Amino acid sequence: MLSFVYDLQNITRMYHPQVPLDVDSVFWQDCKRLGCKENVLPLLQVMTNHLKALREKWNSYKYRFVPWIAVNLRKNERTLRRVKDSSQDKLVPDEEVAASLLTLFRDLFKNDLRRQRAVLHLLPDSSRTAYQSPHSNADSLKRSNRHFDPCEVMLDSFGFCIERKSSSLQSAGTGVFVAMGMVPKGTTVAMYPGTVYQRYEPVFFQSICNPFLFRCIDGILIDGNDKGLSKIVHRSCSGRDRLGPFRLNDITWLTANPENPLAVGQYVNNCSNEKAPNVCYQEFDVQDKFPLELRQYLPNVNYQHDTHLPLRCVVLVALRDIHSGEELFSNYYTIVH
Ligand SMILES: C[S@@+](CC[C@H](N)C(=O)[O-])C[C@H]1O[C@@H](n2cnc3c(N)ncnc32)[C@H](O)[C@@H]1O
Repeated sequence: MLSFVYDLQNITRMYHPQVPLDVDSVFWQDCKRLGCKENVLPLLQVMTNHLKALREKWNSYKYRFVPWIAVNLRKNERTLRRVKDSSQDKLVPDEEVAASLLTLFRDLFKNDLRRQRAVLHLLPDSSRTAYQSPHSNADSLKRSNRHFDPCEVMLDSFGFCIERKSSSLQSAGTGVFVAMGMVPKGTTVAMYPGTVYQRYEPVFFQSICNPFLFRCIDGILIDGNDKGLSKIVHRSCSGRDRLGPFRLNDITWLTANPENPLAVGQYVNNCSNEKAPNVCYQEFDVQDKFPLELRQYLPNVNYQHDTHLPLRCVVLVALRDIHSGEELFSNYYTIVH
C-alpha cells in the first residue's frame, strides 16, 4: 500500500510540482499521529481533482447514456415534453414558420446585394425589382448603403436577436441567449443546422462522441456538430449541391459568425427541474416552391445527393414570451403517446 502511495506521490510531483510534499503542515502532523508513514495530502488532492474531472465528464455525457435516460427521465418530469400523437408535435403551422424564415432570408439577401450580383442577374425581372426596390423607411435606406451584421438584420426583421455564450448552468458549456429585444410566444427563435441523414443512411463514425445528433420523430437524423468528421461531411455535401451561382445551403454556421443568425439552435441546452423549457423543436420540410436564391441561408443539407424527399429542417419555437438576457432551454426528450 505504501509503495502505491509513494508511486502516486511521485506522479503528483510530476503533475503538480508546486505541491510541497514534505511540508510540515498540520495535516501531515495529523497523519503522523494517525500512524501514516507518508504524507497523503497530495495524494488526496490528486484523487479529488480526478474525481471532479470525472464527475464533470459524467454530467455532460449522461444525457446520451440510454440506461441513465431510462432510469432518470421519469424522475425529472419537468424535463419531458409529452404529445398525444406525432401529428400534434407542431406548435405553429408550417406556413407561419415558412413566412418567418422568408422574411428574415429576404432581409439578409437585401443586406448583401453587392455579393449577390451573379444570383440577382439570373432572377426574373419581378424578383430582381423586389429585392432592389427603393426602401420606404429610414432604417432600410441606411441598410441599402451599408452592409449590416446579420444579427442587426435579425433585430430589425424580428425585433430580437440571439447569441451563443457560456451557459447559465454549471458544466453545460455554451448556451444560446436572447441578446436583444423580446421573443413573442410562437415565434421561430432558432434553427438546428446540420447534415440530414435518412434513417437507413450510415452515421456510425460521425456519431462517435457526438452530442449534436438530433433525432426527428420519423427517425431522420440531423448532425449539428460543427467539428471533426461531421464538419468535413457537411462541407463536402454542401459543395456538391450547387446550382451554378446558386448555393443551396449555408455552411457558415460551422464558423463563429453564421450568415444566418438563427443557425445556432444546436447549442440550446436541455431544461432541468430548476430551468423550465422556453422553446421546443419543430420539424419543417422545405417545399419545392421555396425561392432558389434564398436557399443559401438554409443551414441543412441532405447527406444523400439524389434524395427526392424535401429537405428536413428543424426550428425552435418560443413556448412563451422570452425576454432579453434569458437563456433558451428546450426539451431534449419528447414522448409521443
Ligand atoms: C447539443 S449539446 C448543447 C451544447 C453544449 N452546451 C455545448 O457547449 O457544446 C448537448 C450537450 O450539452 C450539455 N448539456 C445540455 N443541457 C445540459 C444541462 N441541462 N445540464 C448540463 N449539461 C447540459 C451536455 O453535455 C449535452 O451532451
